[in-house]
Amino acid sequence: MNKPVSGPANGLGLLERVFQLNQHGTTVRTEIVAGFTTFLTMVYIVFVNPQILGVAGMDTEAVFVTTCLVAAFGSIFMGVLANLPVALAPAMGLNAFFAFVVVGAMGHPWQVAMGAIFWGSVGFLLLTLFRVRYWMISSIPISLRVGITSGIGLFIGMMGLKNAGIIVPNPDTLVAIGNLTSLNVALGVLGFFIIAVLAAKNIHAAVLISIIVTTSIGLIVGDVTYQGVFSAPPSIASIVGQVDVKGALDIGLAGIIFSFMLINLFDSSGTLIAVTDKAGLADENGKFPRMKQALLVDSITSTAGAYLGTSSISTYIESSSGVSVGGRTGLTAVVVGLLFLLVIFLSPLAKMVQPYAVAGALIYVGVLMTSSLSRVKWNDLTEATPAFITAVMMPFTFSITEGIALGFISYCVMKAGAGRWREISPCVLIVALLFLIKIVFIDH
Ligand SMILES: Nc1ncnc2[nH]cnc12
Repeated sequence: MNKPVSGPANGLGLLERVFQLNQHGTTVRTEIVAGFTTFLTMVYIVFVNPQILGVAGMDTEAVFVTTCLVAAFGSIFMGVLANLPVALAPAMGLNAFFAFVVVGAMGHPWQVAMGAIFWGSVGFLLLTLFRVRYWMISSIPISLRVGITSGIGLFIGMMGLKNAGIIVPNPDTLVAIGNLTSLNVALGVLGFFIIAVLAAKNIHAAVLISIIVTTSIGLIVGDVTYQGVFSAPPSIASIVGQVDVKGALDIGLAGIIFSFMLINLFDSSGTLIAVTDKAGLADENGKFPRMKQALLVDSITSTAGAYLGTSSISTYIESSSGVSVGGRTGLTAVVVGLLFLLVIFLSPLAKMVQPYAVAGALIYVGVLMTSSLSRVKWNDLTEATPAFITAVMMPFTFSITEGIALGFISYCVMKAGAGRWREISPCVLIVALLFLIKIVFIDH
């Protein structure tokens, strides 16, 4: 009979059984290094998210804690249930949509806007449970999918430019260039270029380094007050369970709920396919092992996140940095999750981060998301026109929902007008008609 293995070897045996490290050609050490790498690439979100949700009137200290908690919970859940090296956290783009548009521009209380996220996440969960999610993704054309991602990128970029004061309102021209020599603007510009240059040199912690540098300069010039490093986690009572589920069940919010659902669907699915592909786990159709579990983790975490008081959760494209250093299993995601739990004790650091330090990250995420426009068939106007309209109408109307609506409608107009109506899938036609009804009968 085999002798039981003792001490640490037993622990290694457990890790091997849960994550099948050998079968994936990886080791505990490689997975830990990969976990640290992904964590360093995405930890900026704990500093950026409170700033963005703070604009919606939420308690930034509480948002800091819930951001850490959902990132930890989602990543560990993904690692254990789906055994994939993919981490989760509140999505950039959806957080900006929530704070700047639904609360800021449309004037809904943040609790109601959180209710819209809740219903969007429930819809996302139902699409996953009833297996409609894969069908929807495959029936929506690439021009619209890419148009949505790029439009959100342009929208986030515009928020970054505005928050840093790089662009300012102008009554004659709508927008104009700001005062580039003021300290805040200069720090915003510096922050962006630190990220872009470091990322171009493949330095994973580029965003974190930029936030540290700009905040340190703020401290030196007396613009930021030192708050300490460690503290007990602040209370989250002011935001947990505050979601107004009933208040969001309003026909006027239907387009917003649908937008949250659709964006979350594309965002998470696109990221999962990209990261598993990079890890060599996906086939040529983008299918990867334990896809159902991964999609479930993703949608359950989003729903739980709304209850906890944070904007929609998504799988993070930054997970590909851990994959690039060898992460292949869920152990990588578990390491990321455990590190997010430790960050909860660093809340004083988050308090020192200024909007100009965050602006660079916003503009940089804009660059990354907008780059997907290269996948549009620009020489086919029935594809290029809806992609362009979807993308540019988001910043120009200050509404991600209008961008999606006008994109779907213009796709049908272009295909039908060019006599290629057979290319319009039932899914696109239904969504376009629903948006048309919304524009004609609900909005006015
Ligand atoms: N919306 C998003 N989707 C994928 N990865 C992200 N990283 C930050 N925001 C993201």
